[in-house]
Amino acid sequence: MDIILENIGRRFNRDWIFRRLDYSFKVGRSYAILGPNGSGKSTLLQVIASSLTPSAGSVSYTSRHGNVEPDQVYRHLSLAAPYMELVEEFTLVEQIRFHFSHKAYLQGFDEQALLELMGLDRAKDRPIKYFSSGMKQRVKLSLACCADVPLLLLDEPTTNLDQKGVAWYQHLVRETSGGRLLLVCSNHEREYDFCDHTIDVTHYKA
Ligand SMILES: Nc1ncnc2c1ncn2[C@@H]1O[C@H](COP(=O)(O)OP(=O)(O)OP(=O)(O)O)[C@@H](O)[C@H]1O
Repeated sequence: MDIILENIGRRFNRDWIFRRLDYSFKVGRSYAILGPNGSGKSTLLQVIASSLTPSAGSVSYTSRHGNVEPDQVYRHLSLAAPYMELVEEFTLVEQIRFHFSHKAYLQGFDEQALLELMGLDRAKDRPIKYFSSGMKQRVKLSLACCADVPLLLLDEPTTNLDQKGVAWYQHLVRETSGGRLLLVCSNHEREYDFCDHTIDVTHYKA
């Protein structure tokens, strides 16, 4: 998917979080959205995901099949973020089946492959609410990365992951992100050092 931001801004009440932002995102490339805590990375990601409307400017989306209306963009993306909750009452298998009743698997993946990828095969019948925060993060990232969508959005992807988990994340992204548009919001180089481009939100404050 290609995305064009034209002179966009977003404010909450009277405070502009970012403004006068022009940018073109191209399919097959990866972009890191950078900035310190509270600078507006997640807000920008949500505007790009069309789950927040811009207060100024416009966002346009083009897939292989033509233009995509903002209210349909959710069909074309997957997101892993700290503010995206799993269904705590579901077992892992129920969570996977629920997710992939809305989205197709990326080629080469199915339920069993996903369980193995997560390293959680033995926990498949356990409710998510009993998972550790690192286990939940692996689930979120696997669900997002293994869905066959042209737009992949990752916000603070190594939250709650230990060193082994960070290496696992880097491998996962390398294996799954080819051929689509990938955006990563981050403060940690280990999360985005493979990205082709960086955008610093603090450059769009004035
Ligand atoms: N719904 C909202 N209403 C009012 N202010 C908000 C809302 N959402 C975010 N903000 C404010 O917008 C600013 C940017 O927040 P945002 O979460 O986008 O930053 P961030 O760069 O992703 O931060 P972090 O690195 O801590 O996740 C913050 O000052 C935050 O308080």
